[in-house]
Amino acid sequence: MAQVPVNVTVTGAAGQIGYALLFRIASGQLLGPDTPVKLRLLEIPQAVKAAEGTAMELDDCAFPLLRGIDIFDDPRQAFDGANVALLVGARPRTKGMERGDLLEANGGIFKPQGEAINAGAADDIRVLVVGNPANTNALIAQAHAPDVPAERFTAMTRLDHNRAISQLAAKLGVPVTDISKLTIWGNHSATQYPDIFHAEVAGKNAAEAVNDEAWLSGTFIPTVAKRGAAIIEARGASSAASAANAAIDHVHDWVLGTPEGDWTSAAIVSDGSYGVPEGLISSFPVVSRDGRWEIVQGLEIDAFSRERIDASVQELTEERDAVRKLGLI
Ligand SMILES: NC(=O)c1ccc[n+]([C@@H]2O[C@H](COP(=O)([O-])OP(=O)(O)OC[C@H]3O[C@@H](n4cnc5c(N)ncnc54)[C@H](O)[C@@H]3O)[C@@H](O)[C@H]2O)c1
Ligand SMILES: O=C(O)C[C@H](O)C(=O)O
Repeated sequence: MAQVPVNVTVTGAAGQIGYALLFRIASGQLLGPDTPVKLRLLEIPQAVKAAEGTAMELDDCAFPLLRGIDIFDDPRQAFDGANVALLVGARPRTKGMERGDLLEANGGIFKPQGEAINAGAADDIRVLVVGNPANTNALIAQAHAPDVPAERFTAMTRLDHNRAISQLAAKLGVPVTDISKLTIWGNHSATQYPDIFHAEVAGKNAAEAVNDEAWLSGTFIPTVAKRGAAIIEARGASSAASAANAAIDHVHDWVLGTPEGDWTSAAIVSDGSYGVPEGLISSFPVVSRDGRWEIVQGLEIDAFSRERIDASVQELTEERDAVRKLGLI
């Protein structure tokens, strides 16, 4: 019997990540080669025409799995019946904008989107927030969707995870497929902590294989944490194809499961594990089983890691307090 298409809502559809993402969703890379999809694109009114242009190109690909494209400028309509929501559109920081202004501007986007998800999304809705500041935007949306299980709101640290794998593999001169069990902790920001102490390279401990603390502290951690800024500096625009790729990886693994013997990183609602205050949306080592993220338990955290995890979690706490003060959660 023909499968019912999955409704995938993408916000910021006319933006650069949207352009890199939509064709991959439509080709089956998000949900697998047997799952038809319907795209529901959300844009601001001024960008609807550009989204229509992208939709024309999607049509022109004649993707066998693509069963429809609808374009909206109203979140209530865009999230109606959504099974998967990729929240990409966000208000970027502009010159002279303080962090509080940025949080407030994004609150104006993610609060109504959370409300719209609450009002009309499908019962199995899964939300990935990509738009920055991703963790706190996800927290705002989640706070306005009280009828949706909190665990369905996540933020993207998979790009950081993939960046860290790539850097570590290059240092060790091995293919990326040899690296497993790497973790990004905390916020998708420069305070994030890429942790190789539990990572493995071809089954052996990665930190022991590296055996170079100066490289770890002075090169690896800052390179991964500041990679987004380095790409903006080099490209004159923020990462787009790699961000879209990470969004595909995140949702694919969430829905279809992570491989046995490995884990990945995702920012999910904390249950208090590893001392991260309950309710914060923070990055953890996670596996996905039966369509649910689970935090990998029992990892030993030494003083080096503890200090770095705590610093990033502290930043998330401050962001949460700031949006609370603004009445956004
Ligand atoms: N989490 C990550 O790893 C990661 C990585 C890269 C980029 N990002 C973030 O992703 C976001 C998007 O990046 P981009 O390069 O595609 O930006 P972009 O400016 O090219 O596109 C953003 C799009 O969002 C739209 N938009 C703005 N407000 C909207 C709203 N209320 N509803 C629907 N659409 C809206 C804009 O019209 C625009 O088309 C940025 O916040 C960026 O910082 C996150
Ligand atoms: O958009 C940015 O500020 C950078 C982005 O989050 C990235 O990590 O590439």
